Amino acid sequence: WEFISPFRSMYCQLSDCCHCDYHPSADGLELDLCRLVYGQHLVKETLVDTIRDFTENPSPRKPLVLSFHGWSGTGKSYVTSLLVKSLHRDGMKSRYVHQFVPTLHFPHASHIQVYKDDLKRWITGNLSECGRSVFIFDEMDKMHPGLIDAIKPFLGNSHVMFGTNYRKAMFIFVSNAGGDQINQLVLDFWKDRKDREDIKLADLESKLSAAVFNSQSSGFWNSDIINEELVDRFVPFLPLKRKHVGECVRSELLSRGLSLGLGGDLIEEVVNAMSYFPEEHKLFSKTGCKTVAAKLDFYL
Ligand SMILES: Nc1ncnc2c1ncn2[C@@H]1O[C@H](COP(=O)(O)OP(=O)(O)OP(=O)(O)O)[C@@H](O)[C@H]1O
Repeated sequence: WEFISPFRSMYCQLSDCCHCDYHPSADGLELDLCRLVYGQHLVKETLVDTIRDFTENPSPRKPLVLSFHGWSGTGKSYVTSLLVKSLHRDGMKSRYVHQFVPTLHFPHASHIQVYKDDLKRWITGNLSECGRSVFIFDEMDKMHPGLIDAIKPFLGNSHVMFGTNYRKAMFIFVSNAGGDQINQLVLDFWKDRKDREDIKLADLESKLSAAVFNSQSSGFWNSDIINEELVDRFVPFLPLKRKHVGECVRSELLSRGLSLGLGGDLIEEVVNAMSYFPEEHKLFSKTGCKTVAAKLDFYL
């Protein structure tokens, strides 16, 4: 592609091949995360450098494996879509981005062997079409334990399995697992009057890995993927406070083309209408920013 790059844009107007769809931009991701995502300093710090290093490496040692953790509505799916958009032109709609939802794609525990075979075949097929494929495994806490280990051979640095192609792929696991540990740490920081921005990834990484490995309701329960340290980054999403919810309301108003001049009281009303925990301090939104749009509909 280096040699024919002058012809690339012309060619890509006529084609939607993998090379044309793939246009990584760590700078674009950084900008999006700074502008659009609230209260998640660890996500920004971790993802931008990781994505930059991975996409700029012409020959990665292994595929990039990310695991997103946190309470509901804190931005895991949202950040996934921003990340994917920074890699593939068509974002989540790209034919090189594949999302698996256990309750939809793997509903029956008794069919686990069939699912394992299908999954391996599906991933092999897609990697041979596009080495830069992205595979997203949503709701990992609802996945039958054992199933995910079927994809273990794709996540390591074996050089024999699929030539070089598969080492440029990306795998993203998303779950609520570890949310309690994350929330407890943020609460402890608050009680100690420490800034939540001072929380470091190292404070949480091993807690998250242990939480998913030890929980019987996690798709990673006793998984070799965790045991053999095939996950490159555990990415914690912190619980959102009232001010973050306010920012979500403000951005929702803007996205609907509504004037913020009218919005001061309205923002306050929506923020107050959300539920907060823990009961005695009411610090964090129970649903993050997830229900902001629906609440706003009610007040408009
Ligand atoms: N940290 C955030 N910054 C800005 N907007 C956010 C944030 N978190 C959530 N939102 C908003 O709330 C919506 C719902 O969030 P999202 O679906 O990403 O949550 P989630 O963490 O994936 O939740 P769940 O675990 O329930 O699937 C997003 O589309 C976005 O509009």
